[in-house]
Amino acid sequence: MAGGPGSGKGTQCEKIVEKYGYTHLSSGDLLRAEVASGSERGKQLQAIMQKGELVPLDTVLDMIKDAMIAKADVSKGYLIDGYPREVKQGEEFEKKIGAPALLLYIDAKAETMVQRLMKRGQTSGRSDDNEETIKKRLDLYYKATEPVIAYYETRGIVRKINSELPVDEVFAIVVKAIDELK
Ligand SMILES: Nc1nc2c(ncn2[C@@H]2O[C@H](COP(=O)(O)OP(=O)(O)OP(=O)(O)O)[C@@H](O)[C@H]2O)c(=O)[nH]1
Ligand SMILES: Nc1ccn([C@@H]2O[C@H](COP(=O)(O)OP(=O)(O)O)[C@@H](O)[C@H]2O)c(=O)n1
Ligand SMILES: [Mg+2]
Repeated sequence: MAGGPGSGKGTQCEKIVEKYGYTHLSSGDLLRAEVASGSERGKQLQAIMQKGELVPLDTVLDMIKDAMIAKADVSKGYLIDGYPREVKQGEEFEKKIGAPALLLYIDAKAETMVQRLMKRGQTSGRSDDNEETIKKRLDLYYKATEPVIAYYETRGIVRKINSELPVDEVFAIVVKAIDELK
C-alpha cells in the first residue's frame, strides 16, 4: 500500500486486517519500534525520521524481511504499508523478497493530508507530526514516492483509491480492489 503521509494508509490497513486476516507490516511502525527500543541504531533512525528523510534502504528492507519470515508459518498474505518509498526500494524488494500482487494507492489532496496530520499531531505523540516535518515528508513524497506508482502502473497492478471520502466509503473501494484479485 502506498500513499502520501496522512492519506489514511494505517486506517485502511487496520480494516483490511480485520476483514481478511492478512499480516500487516508498516515500515514506519517497524522503524518507530526500533526507535522506542532505545538502541543505538534507533537513535540514528529517530534523527532521520525527525527530518522527514528516508532511512537507508537496507535498514527498512531487512526489518520487513525479518518480520515476514517471523510470520511465514501462519500468514494468509502480507499487507505492506508505506513501502516502497522510492523506485529503488521497490526494485530491491523484488530482488530479495518477490513481486507484489497489488498496489493500493491511497490518494488524498496535499491540503487534506496536512490537515489530517496536524490534527493527528495533537494526540499521536509522533515527533514527525509537526508543521515543518510534515512539509518535508510531503515534498519527499511527491519527489520520490509518486514515481513508484508510475513504475507499478506499467504492470497493471495499481488500484487508485480516493481517500477524500469517509473511512467506510474508502474501505468499500478497497474491498472491491482486493476481491477482484481473488
Ligand atoms: N475523513 C477521513 N479521515 C481519515 C481517513 N483516513 C484517515 N483519516 C484520518 O487521517 C489521519 C491520518 O490517518 P493514518 O491512517 O494515520 O494515515 P497514514 O497514511 O498511515 O499516515 P502516516 O503514518 O503518516 O503515513 C488519522 O487521524 C485519521 O483519523 C478518511 O478516509 N477520511
Ligand atoms: N519505507 C520507509 C518507511 C518509513 N520511513 C521513515 O519513517 C517515517 C514515518 O513513516 P510512516 O510511513 O509512518 O509515515 P509517513 O511519512 O507516510 O507519514 C518517514 O517519514 C521516513 O523517515 C522510511 O524511511 N522508509
Ligand atoms: Mg501510518
